[in-house]
Amino acid sequence: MSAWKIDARQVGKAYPNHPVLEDFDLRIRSGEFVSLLGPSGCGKSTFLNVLAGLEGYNDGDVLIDGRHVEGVNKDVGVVFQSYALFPWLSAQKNVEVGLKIRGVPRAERRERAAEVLRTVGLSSAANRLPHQLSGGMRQRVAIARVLAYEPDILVFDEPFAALDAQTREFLQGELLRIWESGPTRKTVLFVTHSIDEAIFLSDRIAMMTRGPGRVKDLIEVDLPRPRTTETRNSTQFTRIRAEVSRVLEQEVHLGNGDD
Ligand SMILES: Nc1ncnc2c1ncn2[C@@H]1O[C@H](COP(=O)(O)OP(=O)(O)OP(=O)(O)O)[C@@H](O)[C@H]1O
Repeated sequence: MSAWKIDARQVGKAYPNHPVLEDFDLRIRSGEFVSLLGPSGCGKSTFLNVLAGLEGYNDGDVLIDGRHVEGVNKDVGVVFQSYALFPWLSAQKNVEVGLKIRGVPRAERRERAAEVLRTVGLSSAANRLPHQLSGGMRQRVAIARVLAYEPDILVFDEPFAALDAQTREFLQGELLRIWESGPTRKTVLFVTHSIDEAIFLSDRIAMMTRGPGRVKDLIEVDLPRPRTTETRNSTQFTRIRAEVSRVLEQEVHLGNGDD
């Protein structure tokens, strides 16, 4: 078996006359938290969709546990920016729906949904409809829904982008708490536009080139865990932010014709 949980080699993906990914290489260990950061349109979401089996690719290999990704994989759970909740179902039922699709019996569905809602701190809101929840609460329901079916890999596509700064920081902390609390840590790939978010959450940050996208740099985030408010104010954090900003700015300038 491959030593890597996720092993993407020389991945190429193109739409007609439009290369999106080229020679994209990324290897992620089991239980690692990796963020993908790069200029707008560089192909972050595309790679995430390829990994989740939602889109195909043209070149290279995308392996999970040494096996090629072929179609939607139940071991990969996806959380998008838009909450994608069913508006007519309660928080509890929205979580249960993913389990129902996977054939989990009713009693077990109820029990597991209640348990993950407790994990994300929403027990008291279990019977509310999505429109009765705040944006942050809705995103927690979306996370609970994915956690409920216990995928090995969690992929997030800018899940907190639509939230206000305070809620966003709060949920970053909550996400780490949940990730660190399970019996085995899930492998996470997290797409974001926010440098601070990537640093706060990750073990490593994969920095992409402007399109066609490939991984240009991998930056180690050697900040201790658990991460706290002090983490954000540490000199180490500031040092990593400077390094990430420098790499990102280079790409953006190149994209503006400064090369
Ligand atoms: N279905 C599609 N057909 C044609 N082109 C597409 C399609 N989906 C995405 N693209 C193009 O592929 C490129 C990469 O898109 P993608 O959404 O992966 O980038 P991104 O890095 O996630 O962008 P952002 O940071 O702005 O969310 C863009 O140029 C986009 O216009």
